[in-house]
Amino acid sequence: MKHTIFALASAQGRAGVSVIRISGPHAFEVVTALLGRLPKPRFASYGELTWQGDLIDKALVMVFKGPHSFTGEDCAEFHVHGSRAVMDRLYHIFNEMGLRHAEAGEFSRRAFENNKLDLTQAEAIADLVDAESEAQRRQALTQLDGGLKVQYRTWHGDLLKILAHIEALIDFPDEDIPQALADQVIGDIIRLKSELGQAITESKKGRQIREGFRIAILGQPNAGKSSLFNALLQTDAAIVTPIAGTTRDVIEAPIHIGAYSALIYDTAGLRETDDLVESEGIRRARVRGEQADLRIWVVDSSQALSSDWPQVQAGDYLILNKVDQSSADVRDAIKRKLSDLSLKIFETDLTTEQGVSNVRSALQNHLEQALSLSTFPAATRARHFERLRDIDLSLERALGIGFNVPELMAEDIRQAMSGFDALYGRTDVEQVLDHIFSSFCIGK
Ligand SMILES: Nc1nc2c(ncn2[C@@H]2O[C@H](COP(=O)(O)OP(=O)(O)OP(=O)(O)O)[C@@H](O)[C@H]2O)c(=O)[nH]1
Ligand SMILES: [K+]
Ligand SMILES: [Mg+2]
Repeated sequence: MKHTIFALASAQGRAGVSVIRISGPHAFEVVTALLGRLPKPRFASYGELTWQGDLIDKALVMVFKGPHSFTGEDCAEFHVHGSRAVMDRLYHIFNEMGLRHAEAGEFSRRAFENNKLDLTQAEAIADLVDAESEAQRRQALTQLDGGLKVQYRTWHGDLLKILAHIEALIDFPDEDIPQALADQVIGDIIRLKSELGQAITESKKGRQIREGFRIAILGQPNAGKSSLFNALLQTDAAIVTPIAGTTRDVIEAPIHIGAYSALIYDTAGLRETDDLVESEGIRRARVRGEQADLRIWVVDSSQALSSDWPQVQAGDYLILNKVDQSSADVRDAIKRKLSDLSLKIFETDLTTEQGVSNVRSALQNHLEQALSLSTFPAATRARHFERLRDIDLSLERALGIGFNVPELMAEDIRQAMSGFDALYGRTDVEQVLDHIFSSFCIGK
C-alpha cells in the first residue's frame, strides 16, 4: 500500500498561517485522530488539534475524498499557525503515526500516476510555482489548463486517422491504390507538418519566456558596459573603474522588463591580451554573445573605432556612450560607417544615465514583439522542443518514402505518435519521470 505523505504546502519559515498537506490511504484517520471528527469533504472546519491529551494548535482543516482531490487520493489540509514549534510538533506526530515526509514533486507525481494530470500539466504546476513574470504566469496557467495537452492530443488524433488510411491502403496492390485517398493522406501529413513547424518556432519563444530572454552587453574595455549594466538594473552590482579590463567574469542578473523576465550579462571588454585571466574572461564574453537572444554593444564615442571593431550583426543594439566627451560629428561618422547594418542606435552619458530610459523602453518593445505568441500556449521546455523536432523528422521521412513503401510510411507515423505519448508522459521511462518531478519543490 502507498505511504501516506505530508509536507508543508506553503513557504518555509515563520508565517501567520502555514498549510500542511497530507495525502494517502491514512489521511482521514490522521484527521479524525487529531481533530476528533472528520469534516465534510471540501468544507473548511475549525477546531482543536489534540494528540494524547495535549492541545497542539487551533486550526482550519479541510479534507478531500479521493479521487476528487489534487493527488486523486484521500487528502487533507491543516491550516495552522505558522511557527517552527507547531510545525515540529505536527511533523513529529505524523512520523509517530507512520506517515512519511513527501519527496520533491511527490504530490504532483501521485496526481500524474492517478491520471489527474498529464505530464504537460504537471510541468505547468512547477512553472506556475516558479513564475516571476506576468508572461510566465499566463503561460504556465494556460498549460495547466490543458492547452498543450489538447494541442498534442489533436495532433495525435490526426496521426491516428492518417495511420488508419495508410493501413487501409497497404492492402491494395500498387497500381490499384485509390489516388484520391493517397493524395489526401499526403496532404494531411503536409498540413500537420506545417503546424508542427510553427509550434517548433514558437517553442523557442516559449523557452525564452520561461527561462528568461538573454541580453548580453559587449564591447571594448572601458566603453561603459558595466555602467550600462548597473544603470539598467538600478544597482551597483558590477564594479566600474577607469581601469580598462575591470570586468573579468561574466556577471549575470535577472531583470524584469514589462511583463517579461530577462537575464542580463555584463562581460569583459574585448581586446587582444596576454593576460591569462583576462583572455579567459574574453572567451566567456564571446560565448555569451553568441548564445544571447539580443546583443547590446557599447562604444566609447569619444574614441576612434579600431579597425577590427565592431563585430556587430544586424538586429544588435549599439550604444554610443560618453556623449558628454564626444562631438555629434564623430558620432555621425560612426553611424555612417555602420549604416548598412540594421542596428538600433542609442546615445548615452552613463555617468548621468542620460539616454538610459530610451534603451529601457526599446527593450520593452523589443521583448513584446519578440515574445508575443501566435499560437498559445507554446511548448516551453527543451524536452518538448526535442520531441517535436523528432516527430517532425518522422513526418519528413514518411513524406520522403510516400506510398512507394506504405509499410515503412506507417512505421514512421507510429513513431511520430509515440513521440506525443512521451510528451504526455504515457510511455516515458521512470528515469525521465524522476528527472522531471525531482525538479519540483517539496509540497508540490
Ligand atoms: N565621461 C563619461 N564617463 C563614463 C561614461 N560611462 C562610463 N564612464 C566611465 O568610464 C569608465 C569605464 O566604465 P565601465 O563601466 O567600467 O566600463 P566597462 O566597459 O565595463 O570596462 P571594462 O569592464 O574594463 O571592460 C569609468 O570610469 C566610468 O565612470 C560616460 O557616459 N561619460
Ligand atoms: K573599466
Ligand atoms: Mg566592466
